[in-house]
Amino acid sequence: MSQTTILDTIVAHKRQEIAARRELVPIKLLESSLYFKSQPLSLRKYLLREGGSGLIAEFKRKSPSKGWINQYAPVERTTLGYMQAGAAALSILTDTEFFGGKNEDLTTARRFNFCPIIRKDFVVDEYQILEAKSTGADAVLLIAAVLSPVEIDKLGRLARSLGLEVLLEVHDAEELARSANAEAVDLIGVNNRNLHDFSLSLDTSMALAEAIPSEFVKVSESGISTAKAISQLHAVGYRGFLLGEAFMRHARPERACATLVQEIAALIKEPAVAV
Ligand SMILES: O=P(O)(O)OC[C@@H](O)[C@@H](O)c1c[nH]c2ccccc12
Repeated sequence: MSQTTILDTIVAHKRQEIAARRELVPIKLLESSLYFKSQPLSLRKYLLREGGSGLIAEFKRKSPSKGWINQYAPVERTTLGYMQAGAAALSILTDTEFFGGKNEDLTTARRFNFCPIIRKDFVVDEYQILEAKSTGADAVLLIAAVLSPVEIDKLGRLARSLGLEVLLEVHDAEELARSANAEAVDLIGVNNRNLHDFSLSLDTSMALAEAIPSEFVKVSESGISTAKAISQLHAVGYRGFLLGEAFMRHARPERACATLVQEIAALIKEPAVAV
């Protein structure tokens, strides 16, 4: 099981990046950001909202598995369009080297949107949690495959102390069993992408659904593109659906999002609640 994955390469690069960034932007400066004092929105609540789509729409320009997906879509129009289309939340890739993102993408999305925003990066250091807060994020991703339970506990608690929610990503039952820590984690995301060969299978989410303790909101990540898949995942308990490529591969990603939201509404009919 000690085969090297793309994650190892990314994390090695990330550690160097953080060392350099720390020199340029000291923690004191991060803490002086206006966003440091603002009250984050709850990703959990937005995903569980009655009648909501549960869609987490991702802004992702490229990826190690696909190369460039969309080099030209602007952050403003795309993220605002995602929200107007009925997405429940946004995920913004901030890694530059492997995903073509940047922190400014998140800050831009923040300025244009009132919704929970996940800072999607490879968090291995407390500095990155402070950075997420300083750029206006509401939630951070932690990846069980690259963090020990002790690290998850430490990073998750720090995030929570700043009001951020924590989405913990797992790939299998073993990662889930060792990492599901309710003191440090709010939501559990099952990644359908196999990190060894990049293959995608929704069976990963289907197989793990029952093993996820009920206090966590369940999120299914990657390889989702149809309303049918979402309704199947919904039926086994998932309430968040993270989609990137299915939207970003279109010249107008927000339009693809709007189409899917309509298809989901037609398929998943929850009892209407008077408001
Ligand atoms: O583009 P997709 O297959 O819809 O996947 C989105 C998202 O799940 C994927 O980008 C992702 C899941 N976990 C990550 C961790 C880091 C970077 C990216 C990811």
